[in-house]
Amino acid sequence: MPNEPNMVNVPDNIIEIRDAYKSYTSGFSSSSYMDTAVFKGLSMTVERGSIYALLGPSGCGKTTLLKSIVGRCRIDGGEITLKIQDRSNIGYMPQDIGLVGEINIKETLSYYGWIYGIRGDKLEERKQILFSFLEIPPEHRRIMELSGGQKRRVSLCLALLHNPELLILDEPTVGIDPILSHNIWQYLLELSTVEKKTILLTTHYIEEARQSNKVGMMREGVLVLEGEARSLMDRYDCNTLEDVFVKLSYIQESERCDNTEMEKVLKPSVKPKLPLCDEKLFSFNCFIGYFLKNLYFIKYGFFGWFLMFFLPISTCVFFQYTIGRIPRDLKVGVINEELSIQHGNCENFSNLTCFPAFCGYLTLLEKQNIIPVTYNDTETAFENFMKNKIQGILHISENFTESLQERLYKSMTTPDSVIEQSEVKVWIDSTNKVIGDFLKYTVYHTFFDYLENLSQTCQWPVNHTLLPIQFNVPVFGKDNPGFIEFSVPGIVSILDFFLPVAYVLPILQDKRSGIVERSLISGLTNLEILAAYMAITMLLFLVQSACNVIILYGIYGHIFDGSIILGFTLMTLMGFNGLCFGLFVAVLCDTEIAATFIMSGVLISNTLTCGMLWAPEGMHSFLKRIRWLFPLSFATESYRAISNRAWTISHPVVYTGFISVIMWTLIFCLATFVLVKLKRGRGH
Ligand SMILES: Nc1ncnc2c1ncn2[C@@H]1O[C@H](COP(=O)(O)OP(=O)(O)OP(=O)(O)O)[C@@H](O)[C@H]1O
Repeated sequence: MPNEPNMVNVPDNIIEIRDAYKSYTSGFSSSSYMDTAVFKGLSMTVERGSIYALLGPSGCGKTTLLKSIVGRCRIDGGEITLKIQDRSNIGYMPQDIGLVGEINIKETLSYYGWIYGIRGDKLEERKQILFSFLEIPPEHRRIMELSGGQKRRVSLCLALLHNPELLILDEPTVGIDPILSHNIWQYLLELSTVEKKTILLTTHYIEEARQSNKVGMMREGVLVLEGEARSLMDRYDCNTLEDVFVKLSYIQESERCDNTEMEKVLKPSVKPKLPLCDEKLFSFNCFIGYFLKNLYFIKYGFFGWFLMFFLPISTCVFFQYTIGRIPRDLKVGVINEELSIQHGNCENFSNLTCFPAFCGYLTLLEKQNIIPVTYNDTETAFENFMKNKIQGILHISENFTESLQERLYKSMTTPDSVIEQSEVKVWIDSTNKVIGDFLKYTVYHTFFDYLENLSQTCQWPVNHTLLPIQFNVPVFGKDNPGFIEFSVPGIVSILDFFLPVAYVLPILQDKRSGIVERSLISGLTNLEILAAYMAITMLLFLVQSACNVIILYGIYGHIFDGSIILGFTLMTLMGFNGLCFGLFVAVLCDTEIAATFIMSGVLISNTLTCGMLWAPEGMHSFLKRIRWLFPLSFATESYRAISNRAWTISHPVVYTGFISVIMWTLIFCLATFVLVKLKRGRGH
C-alpha cells in the first residue's frame, strides 16, 4: 500500500511556526526591515507531550517568540499554528512576573482561580500540591514583600494552577536555588511523561536544557539548530550544549558574511492572523476575578483610600473657604481734614451724627470688614499705600459736612466748588482686581446706606440724590448671592468628571507591570478588564459623589432647588463620561507621565471653560463657538440650571447638557474601542 500514510510516524505538533518574520519597527517593505527584524524566517515545531527548551543570547527574541505564540505579539509574516482549543489550556509564566505587588499570595491565587474557574476545594487541592513542591511562602504574605525567587515561584505556581495542556514558561528557573530548580525540572518531566503535557520554556542555563526532549537554539532571528540535546552534542562533537552553542555561533557568523545580500531580498508578504482567536466575549467569572483584584488593591493601598475620601472632601472644603469669600481686614487710610483741623477725631462723636457727617460712615465701613487707619496728611498716607500697608485711601475735605448739606438742599444750583468739597476722594489699587472692585463696591454702596441713615436722623433731603433704580426680589436665586453660588455647579462637574479619571494611574500601573498582559494571556478579554475597571471606578465615584453632596449641600447649605433625580442623573453621567475618558487615556498612553500630562491639560482647559471661574457669556466669540469641544461646558450650565433655577429636562439648557455628556461618552467609548483594536497583538 504505497499511497497510505504511515500514521505511526506522523508527529503530533502542538506548535508549528513556519517562516515567521517580526520587527517592532512599523512597516516592513524596505530593505532596512532585515536590520531591525527580531525573526527573519524563523521555523520551529513543538511536539505534544514534550519539553522544548529554547536557548539563545539575551535579546535574540525568545520572549517575543513566546508572546507571538500566545497571541500578544502579531508576527509580520509567516504562520504560527497552535493546536489548542482555547486559552484555558495554556499556562503562561512571563519573564517579568506580572503580579500585583500590593495584594497577598492567597488573593493572587483567588484572582487566577476566578479566571480559570477553579474555586473552593478544587483550588485548595491544587494549592496544596503546588505550594509544597514549589516551597511557596505563607499565603498571607504580600507579593511585594517576597524575594525575587519567591515571586518567580508564585508566578510559576499560577501558570500550573489550572493544570493546562500547554505550558509556556519564560525563564522559570531564574533566581531559584539549584535544589528547587532540580525539583521543578522533575515536576515538568513528570508532567510531560505521565500527564502528556507540553512544555515550551526559555532558559539561559544551557546545561539544564539537556533534560528536555528538544532544544532549539535561536540566534539572529532564526533557529540555528533544533534537536535532541544528546544527538546535537554528538553531531557537533562537543561535551556540553554550551560548546555546541558557541561552535554554532562561529559557523553562523562566517556564513552570515556570505549571505548579507540574500538577507536583503527576504521580505514577508502577507500579514498573518493571530494563532488564538478569542471566541469568548464576556465571562462573568473573569469579570468578578478582575473586579476583586482591584478591590484587594484598594483595600491595601493608601492611594485608594486617599482617592476615595480625602480628595473630594479636601477639595470641597478648600473650595468653600477660598472661592468668592469677602476679603477681610482690608486697611484703608483716611485723611479727614474736617476733623483734624477743627475737632480732633471721630472717637469724640457718636456713630451717626449730623456733624461731622463722615464719622458714621466709617463705622458702617468697619462693619463691612474695612479697617480705617487715620492719617493726618496725604503724603504719609500715600507713602504707606506704596508700602502696601493700606489698600486704599479716602480723603475728606475740610468743610465736607457743610458742603454735603448744601449740595443736598440746593441740589441743581450747587456751585462746582461746593460739589467738589462734598465728595469723598478715593484711591485704590486696581492691580488686584478682586480687592479693587470690592473696595469700589463697598465704598460706594455703603455711602448710599449711610445717606439713607442721615436722611432719617438729621432730616436731610437725601432721597432725591439716590439713583432712580429699584431692584426687585430676584426671579431665580436669593438676594445678593455670593460668587460661590455661581461656582458650585462648576466644582461639582469638575469633581464628577475628574475623580474617575484619576483611576487611570492604577490601570497604567497594571499595564506597565505586565498584569494586564498576563491576565489577557490567561484568558481575560479586553472587555472584561474594561468592565471590571468601570465597575470599581463607578463604585468609588458614588462614594466620592456622596461626600461632595453631603459637604456642599448638606453641611454648607448651597442652593439646590431643582429635581434631585435629574441632578443625580446628570452627575452620574458626568462621572461615567470621566471614566470613559480615563479608559481612553489608559489605552492611549503607555506611561503614567504621558497620561498625567494629558489629564492635566484636559483638567485645566475644562476648568477655564466650564463656567466655574467666569460667566461663559464673557468668552471670546471663537471659544464660544467651539465650547462643545470641552466635555464639561454644557453639562455645567445644565447642572446650574437644575440646581439654581429648578429647570426641568424640557428646558433647552438642561437637555443640551445631557446630550453633550452622552455624546462625549460615546466618543470616548468609540475611541477606546478603536485603540484597543489597533493595539491588539502589537506586544505593547
Ligand atoms: N515592545 C518592544 N518594542 C520594541 N522593541 C522590543 C520590544 N520588546 C522587545 N523588543 C526588542 O526585541 C528584541 C528581542 O527581545 P526579547 O525580549 O524577545 O529578547 P529575549 O531573547 O527574550 O531576551 P532576554 O533573554 O534578555 O530576555 C530586543 O532587541 C528588544 O530590544
